[in-house]
Amino acid sequence: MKDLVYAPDPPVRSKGSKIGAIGAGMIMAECHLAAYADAGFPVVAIASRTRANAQKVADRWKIGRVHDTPEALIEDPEVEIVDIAYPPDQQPALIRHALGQPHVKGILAQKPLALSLDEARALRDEAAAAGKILSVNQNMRYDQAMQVLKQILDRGELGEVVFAQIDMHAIPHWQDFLKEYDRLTLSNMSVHHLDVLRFLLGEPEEITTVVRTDPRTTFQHTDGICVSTLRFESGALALSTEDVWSGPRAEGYDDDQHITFRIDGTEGVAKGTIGWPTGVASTLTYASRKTTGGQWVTPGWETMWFPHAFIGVMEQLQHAVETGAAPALTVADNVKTVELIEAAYRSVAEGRTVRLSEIQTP
Ligand SMILES: NC(=O)C1=CN([C@@H]2O[C@H](COP(=O)(O)OP(=O)(O)OC[C@H]3O[C@@H](n4cnc5c(N)ncnc54)[C@H](OP(=O)(O)O)[C@@H]3O)[C@@H](O)[C@H]2O)C=CC1
Ligand SMILES: O=C1CO[C@H](CO)[C@@H](O)[C@@H]1O
Repeated sequence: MKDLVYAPDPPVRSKGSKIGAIGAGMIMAECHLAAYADAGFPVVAIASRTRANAQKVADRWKIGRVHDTPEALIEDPEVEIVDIAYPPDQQPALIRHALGQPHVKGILAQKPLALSLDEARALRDEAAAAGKILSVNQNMRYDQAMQVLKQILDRGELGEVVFAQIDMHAIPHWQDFLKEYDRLTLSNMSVHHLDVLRFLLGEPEEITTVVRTDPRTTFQHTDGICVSTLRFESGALALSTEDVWSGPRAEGYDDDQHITFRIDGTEGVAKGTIGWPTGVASTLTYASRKTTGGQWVTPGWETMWFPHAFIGVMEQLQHAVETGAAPALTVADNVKTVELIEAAYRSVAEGRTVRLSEIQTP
């Protein structure tokens, strides 16, 4: 068996740029700020819609300044990185406001970058014109199992990838603002899986998506449960399933929420779990004829998708701001994920397979 090195969490190379946090909801309070405290990233200010919520989160994470509005925070001359965790319909205006501030060097937007592909493309182009770094918090790429899987694939340990599968049966916390949108699961949850499939397998050529409404989700929606099949330029096929329930959610019902993945290659197989939403570490086990003698090997770690993956996401932006190099998560790359989501919705609307070239050349 070869001597193999796995790096589930990237090293923190840069942590000097001052962060202004927009949002005081679940993901900012429980994940972004927990990760930044852990890594030592400086957060100098926070703002939310409701000042009292921002104040509570500031007290909890010892953030020195609370602004009345997100716009006032963006105008704070000490803020070098604007970190947004706000409703996605409001995000483009906040990004544009940040692009106009000379003191802002980098912006971390949340997924989904925008509610439409045209808006996502416009933001990409406006960031380039402003000469600012715009990065998108597509943090499943920094899940520890996904990082190690990518290293295994890049080393060719599984040979040529033939088939990949992500299978979700778990209940996201559907934020109130989503109830007003006409897009639900593909745009807000499948986006993680479709983006990470691009990270692992390269560019897809086509996607076929079917959805159904879910009687267990009580607000009006179209894409409740989603099943997408993808064919990649490499020839690999992939299947992404988002069942956003896991049996009844009821007192005394012992649910089995999980997300699993599996990648089959010509020289081996890797499989595992994303340790969410149960709050445990993700797992990966694999066997390779090239490197493990065909035996199953299980690299281990204790860090988790939530919150530790948020360190890697902020670190790649801190490093880009400090060095002037492109971030790992570029907005231009993210627009390709938004294109994939758009192709999935077109596939649903027209009941057919959609080639990505149709979306890329309007
Ligand atoms: N990458 C990832 O893994 C994850 C990303 N996200 C993304 O982060 C963003 C925030 O999500 P999350 O923290 O879970 O959401 P929450 O509902 O918990 O928080 C929403 C935040 O937005 C503010 N807000 C402003 N206007 C509105 C409005 N009209 N309705 C509701 N809230 C409003 C709230 O202000 P206040 O409450 O102070 O009034 C609060 O600060 C979303 O874009 C979501 O997609 C979320 C979870 C995971
Ligand atoms: O991106 C996401 C991933 O997980 C969350 C956890 O509750 C979701 O609700 C969310 O929007």
